[in-house]
Amino acid sequence: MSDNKGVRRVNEDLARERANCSFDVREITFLLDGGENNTITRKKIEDFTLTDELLSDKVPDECLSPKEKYENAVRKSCLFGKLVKDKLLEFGGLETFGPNSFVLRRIADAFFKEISPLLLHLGMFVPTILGQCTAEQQSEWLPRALSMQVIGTYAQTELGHGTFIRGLETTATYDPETEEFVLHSPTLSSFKWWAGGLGKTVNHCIVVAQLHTKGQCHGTHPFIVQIRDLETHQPLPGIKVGEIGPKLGFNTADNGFLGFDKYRIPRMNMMMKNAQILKDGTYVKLDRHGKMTYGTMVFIRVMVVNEVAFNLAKAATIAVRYSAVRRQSEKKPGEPEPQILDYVTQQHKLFICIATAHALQLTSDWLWRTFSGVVTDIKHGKTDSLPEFHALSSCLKAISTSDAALLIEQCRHSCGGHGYMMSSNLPLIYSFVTATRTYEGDYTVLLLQTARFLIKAWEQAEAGKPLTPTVSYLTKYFKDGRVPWDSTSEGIVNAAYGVAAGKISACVKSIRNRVKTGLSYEDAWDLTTVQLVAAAEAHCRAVICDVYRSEAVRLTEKSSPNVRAVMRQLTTLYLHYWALERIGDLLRYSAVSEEDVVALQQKYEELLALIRPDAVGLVDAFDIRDEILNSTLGAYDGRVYERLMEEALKSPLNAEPVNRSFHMYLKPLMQGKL
Ligand SMILES: CCCCCCCC/C=C\CCCCCCCCCCCC(=O)SCCNC(=O)CCNC(=O)[C@H](O)C(C)(C)COP(=O)(O)OP(=O)(O)OC[C@H]1O[C@@H](n2cnc3c(N)ncnc32)[C@H](O)[C@@H]1OP(=O)(O)O
Ligand SMILES: Cc1cc2nc3c(=O)[nH]c(=O)nc-3n(C[C@H](O)[C@H](O)[C@H](O)COP(=O)(O)OP(=O)(O)OC[C@H]3O[C@@H](n4cnc5c(N)ncnc54)[C@H](O)[C@@H]3O)c2cc1C
Repeated sequence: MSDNKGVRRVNEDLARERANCSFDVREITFLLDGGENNTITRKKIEDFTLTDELLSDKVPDECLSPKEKYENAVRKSCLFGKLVKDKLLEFGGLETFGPNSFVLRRIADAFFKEISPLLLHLGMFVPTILGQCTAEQQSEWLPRALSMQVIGTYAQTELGHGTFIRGLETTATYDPETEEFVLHSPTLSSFKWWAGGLGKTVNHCIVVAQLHTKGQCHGTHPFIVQIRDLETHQPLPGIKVGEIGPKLGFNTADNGFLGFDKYRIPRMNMMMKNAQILKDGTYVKLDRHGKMTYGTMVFIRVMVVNEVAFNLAKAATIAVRYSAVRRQSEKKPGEPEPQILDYVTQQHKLFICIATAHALQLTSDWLWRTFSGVVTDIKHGKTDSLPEFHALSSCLKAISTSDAALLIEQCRHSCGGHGYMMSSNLPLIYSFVTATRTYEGDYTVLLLQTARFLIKAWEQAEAGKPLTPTVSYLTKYFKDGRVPWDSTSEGIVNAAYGVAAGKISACVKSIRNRVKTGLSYEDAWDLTTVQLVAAAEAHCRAVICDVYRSEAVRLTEKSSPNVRAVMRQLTTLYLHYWALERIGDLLRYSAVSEEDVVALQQKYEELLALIRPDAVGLVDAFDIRDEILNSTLGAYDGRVYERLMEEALKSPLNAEPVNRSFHMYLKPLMQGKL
């Protein structure tokens, strides 16, 4: 596949797809990056970071032992860390961690096929210092953390409790005599478990523990704790720390366990922005809302929506490019084998992945802007927007991670056997994303948090009180009766809100009926939780449909007609896909008729055909470099079979023609001598 100048040519099918694309790919890239200037900056950063020859591994990571994998990940993390420190700060100092942090996150994928042991340091340790420390504490810890002298993680979850934070058992008891906290792990189940980087990498961590002072427990609070010697890296006396062992993914993250035996830390190591302990042990609560110490979790939930959107874009890029290169079977006897992308079922599997990647990215951008508003409010002492934002970020985190994981797995299915190869990168993308459904708040648990808010909002609507923006639709759909059906995009979004309102109303009725039978409110709630999760899902789906539709219209106002057309096709496809997926709900809560359902299906299939010629252009527009995709199936040039063979030949088993196990076991077995 090289021409006579040694330049590798692009696979002919992919080249033809690109030539036939109806729009200028760069235009959509600019939209997704938030403007041409952002694309230029991103590309500049990518250009000077991704040329490093240290990026390429002679032996694929997945062929290394767990220890070698970890060591390689530390090596690359240090290179990456140095790069960030030395070069990227030139792009705007600390700002690099603001506007360009998504770029940092993107290029990190070229360094780590799995995950960096330092992810939690930059992803949670630093943000928690920013969010939970006083200005004085920040000036002490932040420079040391950003210069990587102090390397940290976030240790909240314990063996016995992850979800129920109030049930954590680690204690931090204040001793006014020495002005220290005594950290202790009273039981096996109180051992910290899971924190990324804790096993072998970090020297500090944020520990969430029950604060005791003057004989009283004041609930969970965060503390900065040094756990290893800065010179020798040995665990300090009173610290028991180690790695938790192999997992489905995250295998280079050295997730760890940690226990304390009456371990002492200075008073000022309590993160004191939201609560303080005075020298004499007096507890001073500064958090009027009560849940401000959960702030880092809320921040990460916001970040995760973007994280999974990007990972879904990677999987879709791999699967769509591969589907344009791969030919299989025949549609009519004797005809040449078609590209598998020409099978309508393949389009059904894949185009929803492209549309969902757009939907989640636009929703994530919107969520980020909303979050920035909430942060500004909090800075001015206003916390009224927190309950709504907690409900919103909880459900968006739950639904985006769940949708992305399912669709990434669908991308793997769509690549047949080769999708199962580690070198396709689809298994690693999946194992990374499926964890997001659990960490930072389990799917069901977070949807139930949203449901709590929705039920309260319903009660407020009943009482004629004003509602906050994301639930204001409840006023409109408050009266019983089916939502009128209208098959336009706006009509489908309205129907989605109607379904959510109908489900919330049904939950309220169920709970009330159960209470009438003599059950406590808690028991009635518990018995209704299956419906409550479904109601929160419906609410979240309506929000995503609404935001995606309106943001896509807004963003493409000045676009060329062809870009506007294809973006419109994708949003319409997304809305039709979900209308058809939830057709039972629409039949129950809206006035949709059987003929309307037939029309929805027909329109959906027409959209698949319309999008087909632009599919490769659409994934090219994600503009994800080969170094970041890390995939034999998804590279820009489409040299799928060559890359699969090149990677197979790197397997250590191929380094010698005969493996010693032949002489040790097979031969004796064959000769009856075993
Ligand atoms: C070197 C190279 C690296 C390269 C990187 C480059 C750049 C990096 C930058 C960014 C990358 C980001 C990517 C991120 C990846 C990070 C990986 C993370 C790994 C995972 C980490 C973790 O998992 S940490 C542990 C997380 N744990 C959880 O999430 C636990 C979940 N549980 C809870 O949140 C809570 O327990 C609960 C909400 C479920 C219940 O809490 P609680 O019992 O206290 O409350 P109640 O149910 O009684 O409710 C009372 C009341 O409070 C309200 N409320 C609850 N939570 C909040 C909140 N957070 N905010 C506001 N309000 C809240 C609740 O609604 C109730 O209100 P009512 O009015 O009473 O109804
Ligand atoms: C890859 C990975 C990395 C992680 N990294 C970190 C880290 O760096 N730091 C850290 O502190 N933690 C970390 N965690 C831990 C993570 O935050 C928790 O695992 C997560 O919050 C879920 O809690 P749990 O494990 O206690 O699950 P559980 O709460 O035990 O959940 C088990 C099941 O019970 C259900 N359930 C629980 N409570 C309820 C309820 N009230 N109502 C209905 N159903 C319920 C859940 O839905 C789930 O089906 C990590 C986890 C993973 C997988």
